[in-house]
Amino acid sequence: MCFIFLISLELPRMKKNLGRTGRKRKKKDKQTHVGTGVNLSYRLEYVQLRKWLKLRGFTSCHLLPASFPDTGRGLMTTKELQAGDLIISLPESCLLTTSTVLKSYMGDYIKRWKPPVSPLLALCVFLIAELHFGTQSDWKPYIDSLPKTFDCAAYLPANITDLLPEPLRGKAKNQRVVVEELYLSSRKFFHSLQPLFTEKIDDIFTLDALRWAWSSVNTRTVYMKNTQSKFLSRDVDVYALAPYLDLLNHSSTTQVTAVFNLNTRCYEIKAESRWQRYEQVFICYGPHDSQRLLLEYGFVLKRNPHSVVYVTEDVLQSCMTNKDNLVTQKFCYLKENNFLENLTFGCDGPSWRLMTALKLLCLGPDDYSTWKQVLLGGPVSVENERMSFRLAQSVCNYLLHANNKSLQKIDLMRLHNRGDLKEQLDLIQHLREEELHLLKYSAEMLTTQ
Ligand SMILES: C[S@@+](CC[C@H](N)C(=O)[O-])C[C@H]1O[C@@H](n2cnc3c(N)ncnc32)[C@H](O)[C@@H]1O
Repeated sequence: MCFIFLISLELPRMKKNLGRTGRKRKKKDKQTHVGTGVNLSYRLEYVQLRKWLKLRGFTSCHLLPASFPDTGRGLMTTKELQAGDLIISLPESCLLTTSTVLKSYMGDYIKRWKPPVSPLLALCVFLIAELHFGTQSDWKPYIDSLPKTFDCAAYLPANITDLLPEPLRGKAKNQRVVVEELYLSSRKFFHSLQPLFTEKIDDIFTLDALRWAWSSVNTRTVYMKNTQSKFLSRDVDVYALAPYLDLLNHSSTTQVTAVFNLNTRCYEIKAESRWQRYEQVFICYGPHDSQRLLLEYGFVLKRNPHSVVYVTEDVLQSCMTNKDNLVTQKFCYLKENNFLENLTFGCDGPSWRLMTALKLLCLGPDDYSTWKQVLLGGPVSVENERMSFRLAQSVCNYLLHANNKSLQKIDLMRLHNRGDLKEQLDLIQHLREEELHLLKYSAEMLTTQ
């Protein structure tokens, strides 16, 4: 089925009476915006956000919040952009960094606390406090624009995390633990903030609130090297929450330059390619594969050129049927040489690293002296080549089977679930189907070798 989206370009300050030419242009605009987003800029929350940003010096007006069929909320350009054009320029006064927090009502409390809190925690407590202050908050329009919940790993329930492939499953569990541990280790510090609030601290700084703030920072900040403050821990301080700019979605094929301009004192993003009028403008969060996008941002891209299927040590161990006496040493050797990570099947089949690790695992007991050469890409015997291909096939089949099993479980969970896990199940289904696609391609490749 094909959904056709028409945008309604009713800008908040647009004159009602457009005149004949205006009406004609508007009609033409509507006709040419098929397939793009639904304009959201008339909604009160965005009107207030723009007003608030304007008071802080933000002037650009060609980017509108809109809802897009594939990506959800994002930003749409109302003018054509050429390579070199500024996509957005956000004044420093609109950015929320640790320096904003240290200068705020909370600053003295943070400065007094020993051992110093991390830059990440400083941002989180500020977000939680501003959320709590509601209409009294100076940052209300921004807080209102933040999602209420996230799909990154910290939000995935255990039964959903279990459906993930490794190593993502382990990393997702770890992300939850990181937030829980941060909560437990910060409770005394939270209590030191009590004089700032009339309500009980435990009711404000809850684990859920920290999970929300942590996810806001982790999924939405731009990279900006801040001056290391002596009042904060030595952890890197490279986060800036950038209102409005943080509505830009990710595309793996987009090229932009993003930098804090020391002359204009604005965070600027420049186009490196062309955008047509009314297109969604994207930035690139980095050359991330789907596992990383899901872990850190809570989404999966269709046709992600960076996507791979990871092969873990456990999978290799399970597929080794001809275990020789040296198998334990071989795995140790691979580990010592950093050859047990990033072993993948990608869009062009098994990676060089994977095939090299498999060649080493398939060496005979008399080939001990060649281990180093093999890892350096040296030649192997025809027999070793044949055995490592066969092992690659076994690994590929093993992962195909694991993916199919996980997809069956997803179907079952949909049947027994009233739809409240739909989004998360969709997400994992996308990931698993993408893996299946890469593995099927690899399996075909390996049979034709
Ligand atoms: C910096 S925000 C971008 C704006 C966000 N869509 C919003 O409505 O607030 C990053 C989040 O946007 C979503 N996102 C970014 N790029 C996406 C894409 N290509 N497809 C789907 N969701 C995407 C993910 O939820 C991610 O955590």
